[in-house]
Amino acid sequence: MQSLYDNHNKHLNASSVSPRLFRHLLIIAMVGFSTIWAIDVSSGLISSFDARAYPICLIAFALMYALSIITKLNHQCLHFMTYFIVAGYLTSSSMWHHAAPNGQFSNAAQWLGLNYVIAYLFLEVKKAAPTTIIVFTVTIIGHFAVLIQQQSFSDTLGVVLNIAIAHLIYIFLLWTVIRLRIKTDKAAARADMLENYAYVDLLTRILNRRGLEKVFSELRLDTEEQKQNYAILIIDIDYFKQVNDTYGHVIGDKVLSHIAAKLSRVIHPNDLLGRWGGEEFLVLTLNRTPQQVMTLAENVRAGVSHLIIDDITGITVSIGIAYSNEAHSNHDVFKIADKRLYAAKQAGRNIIRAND
Ligand SMILES: Nc1nc2c(ncn2[C@@H]2O[C@H](COP(=O)(O)OP(=O)(O)OP(=O)(O)O)[C@@H](O)[C@H]2O)c(=O)[nH]1
Repeated sequence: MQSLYDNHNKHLNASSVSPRLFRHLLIIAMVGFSTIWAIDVSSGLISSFDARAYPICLIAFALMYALSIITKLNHQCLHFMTYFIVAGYLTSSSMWHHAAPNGQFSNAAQWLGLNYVIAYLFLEVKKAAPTTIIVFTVTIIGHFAVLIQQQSFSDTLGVVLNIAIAHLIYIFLLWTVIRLRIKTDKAAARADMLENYAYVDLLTRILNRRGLEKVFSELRLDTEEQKQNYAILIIDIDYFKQVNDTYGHVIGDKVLSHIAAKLSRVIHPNDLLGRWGGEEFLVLTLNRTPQQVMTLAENVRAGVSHLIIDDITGITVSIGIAYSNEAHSNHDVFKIADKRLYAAKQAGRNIIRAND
């Protein structure tokens, strides 16, 4: 159960951009850059910087797209490279347009906020935070270095402070949104974990009765359209009260968990195992012939009888088996298996019963 929770925590740090979404975003970026390029060219206002930068960016995006399809390259690495292209273009474009020989007015700076939004969208939170700080520092120092060559110190400071304040607000707001998302994700992970606890028997670490019933209903064993071929095995430890009375409850618990572990090893990975109650376990096995079911039951019976738990030997189980074709509902199949278990007990225990 712990690993389940850890898994959720790992996801909190991961970027939520799937490879498919990543490729969609790349297409949007390519369409966006091409459109702006076409507009700039047709209006005759394209700067020498953009005339070189647009095709370079487009080729880089196309390369990222191809890499994301053909290589097994870590997607975080692709996200980072793509972010580097976008942030590199936006920051250098804004600085170039602020330089003296390049004209009086530019709206390149208005796009700079995207650097922070994209960082939090593409990168893991742990990487996005330092990345935004680096981008912020480069932006401020870069613009200061460019502006100071043509403006007075106080004018430069005014512009740079303006950019810095706007960008800090961007970063703060995004960080707040991310913190809220982490909080919500953690609450959801916790709720999931608690729900899973509710379906697992903490002593034996297998499904409890509630968990079994949940899986039964999810498998929709009884529905007409997909009537399943299955068998139910009810496995009950013989004279378990004596184990408790002789060795105490703690050892009794140990016997229960060892038997559960043995059952887990004997059954097929596709079989369903759970603790139905007290000293009773249940196995649901799908699409097996009666012969295979009997072999499974015999493996369980023999396997348990060979167990040695804290020097205790001779522990046995009785097993009642019923098949899906013997009744109309899962409930009735269960009742038949229970009746056969009772018969096995009456017949002396350490016995398997699969018919009346
Ligand atoms: N240690 C321990 N004992 C349990 C637990 N749940 C049920 N039991 C014990 O299981 C025993 C079941 O006893 P009975 O129903 O008389 O069955 P039995 O002694 O196994 O006899 P048969 O089933 O007829 O062979 C009782 O002593 C319960 O206290 C548990 O979680 N831990």
